[in-house]
Amino acid sequence: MTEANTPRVRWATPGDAAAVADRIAAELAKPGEKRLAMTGGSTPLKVFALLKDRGLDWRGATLALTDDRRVPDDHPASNFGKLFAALGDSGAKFERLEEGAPVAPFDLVWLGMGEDGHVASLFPTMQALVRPGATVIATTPIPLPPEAPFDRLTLTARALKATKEVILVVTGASKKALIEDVLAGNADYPVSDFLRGADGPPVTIYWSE
Ligand SMILES: O=C1O[C@H](COP(=O)(O)O)[C@@H](O)[C@H](O)[C@H]1O
Repeated sequence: MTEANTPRVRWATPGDAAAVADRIAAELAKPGEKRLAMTGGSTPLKVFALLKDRGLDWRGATLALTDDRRVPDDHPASNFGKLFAALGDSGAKFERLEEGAPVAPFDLVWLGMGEDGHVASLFPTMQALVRPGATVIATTPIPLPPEAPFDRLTLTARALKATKEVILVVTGASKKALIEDVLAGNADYPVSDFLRGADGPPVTIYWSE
């Protein structure tokens, strides 16, 4: 596996769903209130199921989403719907995405990544829309991804980087290759913003097949 090119980026070993659940459980075990940004998409579903089964104490946690599709909560593409279905009765507090709302710093930001290198709903064609402030913005991916052709709400890169740590959770050979290309400086995608350079929160990459 290619080594990360900055000391603040590392690959977790193992990087499977159980390891991600362990990382979230460790965060919940810390004393006091904590704010977690949770990824959407399909990759987190296995982790959500593991977390639900573990019977953890979520009462000190506020859960926000990194981004969502602008669909009703009961729509199959709703990131909030999936998160709430898994953890709605866990005792966690939920913070809804609201366009223009300021975003307070996080203790942990859990990012996924699309096959096109997008993170949250910051897509390759939308670099100009990555606003400098830590807020929630409305976006429309161009072109619309066929698997999820929806308008979006997303935290800005600034909001996502205002955290003690980022975990980037991906599956599959092509996403791993894309990340390795970014780390080697051979490619540029929205995820690059989180992986390159010495500045920014520490990033742990969880990869599994
Ligand atoms: O649209 C989205 O896609 C990415 C990646 O999703 P996945 O299905 O490939 O896991 C996700 O990180 C983002 O939150 C979501 O809204």
